[in-house]
Amino acid sequence: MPIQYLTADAVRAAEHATGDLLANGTLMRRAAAGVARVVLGELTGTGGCYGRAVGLVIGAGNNGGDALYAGAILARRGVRCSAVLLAPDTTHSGGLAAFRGAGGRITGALPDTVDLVIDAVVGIGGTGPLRPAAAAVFAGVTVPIVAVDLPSGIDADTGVVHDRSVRAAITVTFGAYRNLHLLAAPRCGRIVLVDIGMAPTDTPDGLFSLTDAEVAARWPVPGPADDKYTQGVVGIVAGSQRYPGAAILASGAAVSATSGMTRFVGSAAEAVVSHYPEVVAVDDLADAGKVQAWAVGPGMGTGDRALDILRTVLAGDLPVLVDADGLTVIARDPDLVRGRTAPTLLTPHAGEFARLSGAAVGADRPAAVRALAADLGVTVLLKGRITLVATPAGRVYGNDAGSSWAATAGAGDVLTGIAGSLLAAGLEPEIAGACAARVHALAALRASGGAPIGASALLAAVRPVIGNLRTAHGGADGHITTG
Ligand SMILES: NC(=O)C1=CN([C@@H]2O[C@H](COP(=O)(O)OP(=O)(O)OC[C@H]3O[C@@H](n4cnc5c(N)ncnc54)[C@H](OP(=O)(O)O)[C@@H]3O)[C@@H](O)[C@H]2O)[C@@H](O)CC1
Ligand SMILES: Nc1ncnc2c1ncn2[C@@H]1O[C@H](COP(=O)(O)OP(=O)(O)O)[C@@H](O)[C@H]1O
Ligand SMILES: [K+]
Repeated sequence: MPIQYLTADAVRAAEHATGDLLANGTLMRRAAAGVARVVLGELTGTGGCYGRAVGLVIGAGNNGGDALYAGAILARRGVRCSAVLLAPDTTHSGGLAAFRGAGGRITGALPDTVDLVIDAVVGIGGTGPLRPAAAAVFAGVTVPIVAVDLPSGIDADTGVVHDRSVRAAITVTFGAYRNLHLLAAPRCGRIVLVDIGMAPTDTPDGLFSLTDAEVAARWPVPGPADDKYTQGVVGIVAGSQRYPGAAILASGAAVSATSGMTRFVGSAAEAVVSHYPEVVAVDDLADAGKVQAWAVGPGMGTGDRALDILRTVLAGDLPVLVDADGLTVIARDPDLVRGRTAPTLLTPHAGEFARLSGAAVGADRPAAVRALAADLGVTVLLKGRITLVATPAGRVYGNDAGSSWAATAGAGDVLTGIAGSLLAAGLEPEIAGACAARVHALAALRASGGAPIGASALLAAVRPVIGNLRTAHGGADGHITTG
C-alpha cells in the first residue's frame, strides 16, 4: 500500500469516527504517550532523562493538550518541565491540571538552559504564520525542537511554510500522516507516526507516496522469455547537434533504467552513439523504427521541426512523455495533448508549469498540479524538491527527494530517460513518474555523498540505486547452476 497523507478535515473525520475514543480523551492520552516516548528516547540517547530540562510552548487548542499530558509523563520520569502558556485562558484544562499535578512548572519564557523544546503552539487547527508572541518564544532556541503533530506555522494541507514558523528536529504525528509531512518534509525533521487507534480513510485532497518496496516491486526486469523487444522499446527525441548534452543524458538514463532497447531520434545521433553504442540512433523520426513509448523534448528546440515531431508522436496511440522544449511547444497549442487517450505524462519544472497553465504554481502545489492534469486530461509531474504527479482524476503521488543535490543542470533530462523507459515497459504514467522520481532522488543522494554533483554523476548512480533497491526488497538476481 502506498503511504497516505491526509488533509486536516480528513484527520478530523477519522478522529470522529472513533467515537468514544475521541470523546473520552483516549486519543489524546495515546498521542501524549507517543510524544513522551519520543522525547524520552531523545533524552536517553543524549545522556539520560533524570534532571534534564524540557521547555514546552503551549497554544490554545488540543495540540497544547497533547504536550501538557506528555509533559506530565516526562515530569514523573524526573525531567524538569517548564511550560510557556501562549493563551492562558484557553489552555487545555485537563492537560494543564495533569501537568501541574506531576510537578510541571508554568513560566513566562523558556528557561535559559533547556535540553529540548516541545512545539505545541498549533496542530491541524492552526492558520497562518506563528503569531508574534509565539515566534518570540522560539527566537534564540538552538536546542532540538520536537513538534507535536506538525511544526507550527506550516499549513497542514498545502505545506506552505510561513516566514514565522518552527523548524523541527523531530515531528510526532498521530494515526496518519498529514499532507504537510510530505509537502514540507524538509521542515519536519524525522517524522514519527504514533498509532492511536484511528483508521484513516481515503480523501480526494490527500496525497500518496510509493514505498521503496513498491518501487522495487514495480521496476521492470526481464524474464526468461524476454528479448530486447518484448520489454518495451523507448524512443528518445532530445538534444541537437549544437546541444548534444540533453540527448546523451536522456538516452543514457533510458539505457540505465530498464533492460531491452533504446532508440534515439535527433541531430545528435552520432554523439549519443559515441557515448552509448547500444542505442539505435537516427536523425529523422521517419527512420526511427518501432517503439512502445516516446520521451520527447529536452533540448530539442521549439521551432517547426519540434512542432512536427510532437504532432506526429502525439497523434499516435503510444504512451508519450513530454518534457522541457516539448512543453514550451505544447504551451502554445495545448490541444496537441488535451484529452489524449493514450498514456501521456508531462514533466514540467515550475517555469514550464507556468507556461502550460498560464499561472505560477502558487502556494497550493497539489491543487495546482491537479488542476492542470484535469484541464489537459493527462498526467502531470511537477518537478522540484517535492515532486508531485497528478492524474486527470486527481490522484496525486509525491516524492521528497531527501536532498536538493538534484537541482543541477541536466538532471531533468535524466528523469525524462528514466520515466520514458518505464512508460515503454507498460507502467501507468503516474506510477512511471513516481518510480522515476524516487530512483532519481536516490541516485542524486548516492552520487553526492555530501558534495555537489552534475547530472552525469547522477546518471551514473541510477543503475546501482536500482540494484540496491531490488536487493533490499527481495528482488532475486538469478543464479547459475554449476555441475
Ligand atoms: N481532538 C482530539 O481529541 C485529538 C486532537 N489531537 C491534537 O489536537 C490538534 C488539533 O487541535 P485543535 O483543533 O484544538 O487545534 P490546534 O491546532 O491545537 O489549535 C488551534 C488554535 O490555535 C490558535 N491558533 C491558530 N492559528 C494560530 C497561529 N498561527 N499562531 C498561534 N495560535 C494560533 C487558535 O486559537 P485562538 O487563539 O484563535 O483562539 C486555534 O483555535 C491536533 O493537531 C493534535 O495535535 C490529538 O491529540 C489526537 C486527538
Ligand atoms: N531543490 C531540489 N531538490 C531536489 N530535486 C530537485 C530540486 N530542484 C530540482 N530538482 C529535480 O532535478 C530535476 C531538474 O529538472 P529540470 O529543472 O528539468 O532541469 P534541466 O532542465 O536542467 O534538466 C528534476 O528531476 C527535479 O525534480
Ligand atoms: K505543533
